[in-house]
Amino acid sequence: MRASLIQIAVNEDESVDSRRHRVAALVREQAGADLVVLPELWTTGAFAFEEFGREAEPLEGPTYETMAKAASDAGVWLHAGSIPERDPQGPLYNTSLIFSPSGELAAAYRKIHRFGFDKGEAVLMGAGRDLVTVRLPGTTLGVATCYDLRFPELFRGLVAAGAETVVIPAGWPERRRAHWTLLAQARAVENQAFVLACGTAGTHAGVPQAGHSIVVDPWGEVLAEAGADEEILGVDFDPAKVAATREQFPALKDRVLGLEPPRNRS
Ligand SMILES: NC(=O)CCC(=O)C(=O)O
Repeated sequence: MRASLIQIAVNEDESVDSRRHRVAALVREQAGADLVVLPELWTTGAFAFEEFGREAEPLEGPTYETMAKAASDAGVWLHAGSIPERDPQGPLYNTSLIFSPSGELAAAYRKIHRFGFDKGEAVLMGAGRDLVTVRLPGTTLGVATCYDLRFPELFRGLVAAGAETVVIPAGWPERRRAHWTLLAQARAVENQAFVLACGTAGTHAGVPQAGHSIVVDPWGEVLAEAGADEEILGVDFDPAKVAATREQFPALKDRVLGLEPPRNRS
């Protein structure tokens, strides 16, 4: 299977509309890949909190339209990263869009863990509640977004739902790049799954982005890693390696669920 991770530079000197069209052209250039992945909130930047409300779109808004067409023009599965989604009945959500090669929406995922503690995304956006998997020929994708990477139980839920390849669009800052790489490898090893993690480059809202999109195999080996700048990271991987790894080293079968809480003896 061939994947292209498009590590977009999100800088303030480019308008959202021109970035949208530039990225669509990059997606079209990936014809021949099976799967193309874009980062989190690449229209605004994940830290451009003031832009969320201004640039929020309905689910089937301009990014949806442009990316659906780009996916069908290229004939690829497209994880189009996430958009600030305006739900007419509710709050904003950080919503990922996944399109089939015919340009149909295969799934939408509203980010479950919002970043920022008591500010930014955590207060400006609502939290998703639903795990999302998508069946592709050859592998089942599990979907997570950026800060979700820090919550292993979400990934265990995806594995229980059949995920073999986890796709993680992100807008991860340079300041915590070491966590990004470490956590991507940890999620791959503990879940014996491929991890395709696509970040942004550039600087927006004064936050330099880490870049360093990364693809890790189910044994924890890094198959490909980008640098800090805008880059298209191409990788070939064999989805059959997930079943082989899980069979040869069946640690997932030894999970013990529903443990008792500690009992105080005092
Ligand atoms: N956009 C994000 O979710 C940022 C996450 C982050 O910076 C971190 O977990 O560290």
